[in-house]
Amino acid sequence: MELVVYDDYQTLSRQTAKYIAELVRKKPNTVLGLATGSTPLGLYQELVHLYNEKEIDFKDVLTFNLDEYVGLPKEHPQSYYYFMNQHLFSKVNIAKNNIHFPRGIFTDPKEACREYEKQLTEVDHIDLQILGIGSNGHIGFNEPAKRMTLDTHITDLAPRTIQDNARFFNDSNEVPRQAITMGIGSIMRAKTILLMAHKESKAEAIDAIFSGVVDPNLPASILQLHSNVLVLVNKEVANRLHYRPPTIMVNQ
Ligand SMILES: N[C@@H]1[C@@H](O)[C@H](O)[C@@H](COP(=O)(O)O)O[C@@H]1O
Repeated sequence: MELVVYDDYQTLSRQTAKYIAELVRKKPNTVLGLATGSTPLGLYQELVHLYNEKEIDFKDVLTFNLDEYVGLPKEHPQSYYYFMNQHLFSKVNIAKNNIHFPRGIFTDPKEACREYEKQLTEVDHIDLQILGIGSNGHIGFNEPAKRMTLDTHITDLAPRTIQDNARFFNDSNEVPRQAITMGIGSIMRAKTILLMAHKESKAEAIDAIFSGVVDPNLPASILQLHSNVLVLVNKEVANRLHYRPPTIMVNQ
């Protein structure tokens, strides 16, 4: 596991987009695991830019998103599907059938989880998983808990997550209390994982990834057991880390 330190957020986003474009050039039917939140916004902008420059073709790319709020339909402006459509899917030539998303609206929660899990197992593995990180160490919506859950599941959002995500809603009472999320198993089966963070508030959670301790109370700490993880940060985050893992510095 390595830490990659970029001069700034824009460089981080741009280089990551170039990395993805290169991957898709080599394997047009790349399976991408995608994240939402403010962290990957720059990456999606850069991918759209590369698409407009004909540097990446999404025609055969498959995508699996990490998570969705329970109770929000695709058309809801705060749903993760809406976010992805707004920032990436509607702006590139990705085929609708190649987009995979856990359902936020369902009558049978078990069935909704089974359905997504089945879609995930139909592809061999995710080639490249993009991750952000919650300030409490969550990945996707795998929240701190007594034990980690491997499969797609419904989760109660942690109070800190509700508080962190309240900024996207008019009021914290509007933040859904539950989400459906890809489990730790699918994330860990990804061939390569890129975890991105550019806010100083994430430094504590990032430290947990390099601590040598795997703790279900800090779900991202499981990434230490994966053989191909790059943690991509800007200088501000890097300067706040206590652990000094193998580090690559990338200048503009
Ligand atoms: N479920 C998502 C995560 O996948 C994301 O990584 C995290 C960080 O969000 P942000 O990038 O806005 O800090 O927020 C949400 O809770």
